[in-house]
Amino acid sequence: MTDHVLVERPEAYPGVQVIRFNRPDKKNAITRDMYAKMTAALTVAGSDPAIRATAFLGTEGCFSAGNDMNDFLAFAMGGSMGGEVLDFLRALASATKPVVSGVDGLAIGIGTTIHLHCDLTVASARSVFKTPFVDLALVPEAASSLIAPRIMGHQRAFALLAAGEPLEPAAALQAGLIWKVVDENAVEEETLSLTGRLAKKPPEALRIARDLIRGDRNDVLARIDEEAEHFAAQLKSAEARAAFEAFMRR
Ligand SMILES: C/C=C/C(=O)SCCNC(=O)CCNC(=O)[C@H](O)C(C)(C)COP(=O)(O)OP(=O)(O)OC[C@H]1O[C@@H](n2cnc3c(N)ncnc32)[C@H](O)[C@@H]1OP(=O)(O)O
Repeated sequence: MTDHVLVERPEAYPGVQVIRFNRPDKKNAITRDMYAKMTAALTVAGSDPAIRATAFLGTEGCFSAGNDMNDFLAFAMGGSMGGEVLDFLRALASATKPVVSGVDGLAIGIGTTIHLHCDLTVASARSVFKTPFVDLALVPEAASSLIAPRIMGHQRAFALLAAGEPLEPAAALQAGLIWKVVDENAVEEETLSLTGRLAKKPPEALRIARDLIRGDRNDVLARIDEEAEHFAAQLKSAEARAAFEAFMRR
């Protein structure tokens, strides 16, 4: 496993597990190894009573540029995509403890859709949320095609997920994708203190409250699988391969 994802338990925030993207030279693009490490961390969080809440963070100016394009291209060329992405999405959607995220800067593809599974997201004013799925000849993932229209309505979900329109923080706030906009220097502190406050709450009451608010997850898990079938088929398409090659050549 690489250190492109760091899993930390900051002493100053008891009960908090931090999953931090740490591949800034590649805009925190997510590789199969990174997904696997995040899945492992979420699994530990589910079973370790010492972890009461998890926070996702990126690096300065970049949350994540989404899935690694080299992995997409390798799959398009006949390689194996592996189950790491799906395992991660299922683990995230099944998390039983609060998940918080802090965004400063770019949040592309899964770097945006991940927040649909977070309970609270803090973002800096210079953040931008964008999912260029269709431009890459791909389709929405992470059950975003189900959750986004529910929280923001058809038109905003379509603009984000199908038209690939960027969503600025103020619009993301209004759309219900994020909870709070803060100064870029305050993202980390705000995210950790928020997660730390959740970690101090009575865990069973918080679990029940969260379950009630999130509702039944079976439809979310089923939509993750349904999207994944289309996604895998599109990944093999000539139009997707052309889009990945264009990114590599740019
Ligand atoms: C299941 C999940 C699905 C999805 O997540 S779909 C979404 C997939 N992601 C994308 O389509 C984003 C692709 N990246 C970009 O469009 C751009 O990048 C950015 C807008 C994110 C940033 O642009 P700029 O600020 O000009 O930086 P730069 O020079 O393009 O990138 C710096 C280095 O980062 C690498 N990189 C950026 N994104 C990815 C990626 N997604 N996969 C692999 N590498 C990436 C580049 O290649 C380059 O690297 P080098 O310096 O060696 O040339």
